Amino acid sequence: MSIQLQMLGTGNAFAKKYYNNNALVHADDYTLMIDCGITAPLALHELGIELDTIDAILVSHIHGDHVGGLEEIGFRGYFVHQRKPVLYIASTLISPLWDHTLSGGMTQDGISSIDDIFDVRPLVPEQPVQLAPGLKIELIQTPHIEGKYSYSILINDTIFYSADMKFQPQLLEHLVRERGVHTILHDCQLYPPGIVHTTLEELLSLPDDVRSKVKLMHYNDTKDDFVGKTGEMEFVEQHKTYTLPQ
Ligand SMILES: O=c1ccn([C@@H]2O[C@H](COP(=O)(O)O)[C@@H](O)[C@H]2O)c(=O)[nH]1
Ligand SMILES: [Zn+2]
Ligand SMILES: [Zn+2]
Repeated sequence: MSIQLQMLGTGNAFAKKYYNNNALVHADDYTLMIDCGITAPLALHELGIELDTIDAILVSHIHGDHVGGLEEIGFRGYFVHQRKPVLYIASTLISPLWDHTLSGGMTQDGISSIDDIFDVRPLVPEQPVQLAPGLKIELIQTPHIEGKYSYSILINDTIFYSADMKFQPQLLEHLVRERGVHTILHDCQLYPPGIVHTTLEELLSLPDDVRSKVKLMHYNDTKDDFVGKTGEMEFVEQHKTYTLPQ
């Protein structure tokens, strides 16, 4: 069986040519949305994807390009579909998401907690969860912003989908060599310094057996200037669907 990956967007937080780096993962007839940034509702609309075809949303961390679309999705569930969207989220992120991001816009009569809007399914890092017969996910905590939680995602033990993260070569080597990961979808800041992200230069420094597994996402608007300068690492293109082996 295979996994279909469709990027709703591949841009970084400032990109204007590209939607936010959010994705749909299809496993048989189950669809998981990874991250729901500010541009996610528009990207879904332009692709003709109805909200009720998405079975669950999973968020990696609390930045606008990853959670900024949840208010609209939540209100549409509440007022239009009368259905709470299923939200998979690390337990450490639940309070920050509601208290620091969503509650300001969403608190009103009948809505006083995240559970009034979403069907929240807390996740614990390194504890895999089978979301559907063909889809297992595992959160891996990865460093992004000092003092804030952020989680990359291991899909079916073989596909690593990075959250925004600082360069972690030892983790990537471990995933490929010890855990059998065959595809790494990695955020990529094209210009140094990375500071809170991984740069292209850093990814190019990976050993061959790891670098050959990497595909690049979460890039800025000058991506086309870098085509041909990324070794064998290809840019993932938004809206295209990629078929990945299990
Ligand atoms: O030039 C910059 C611009 C932004 N940042 C940091 O990036 C994040 C926001 O972007 P995400 O893609 O959502 O992570 C924020 O923490 C900014 O401080 C930067 O480091 N350099
Ligand atoms: Zn981001
Ligand atoms: Zn971020």
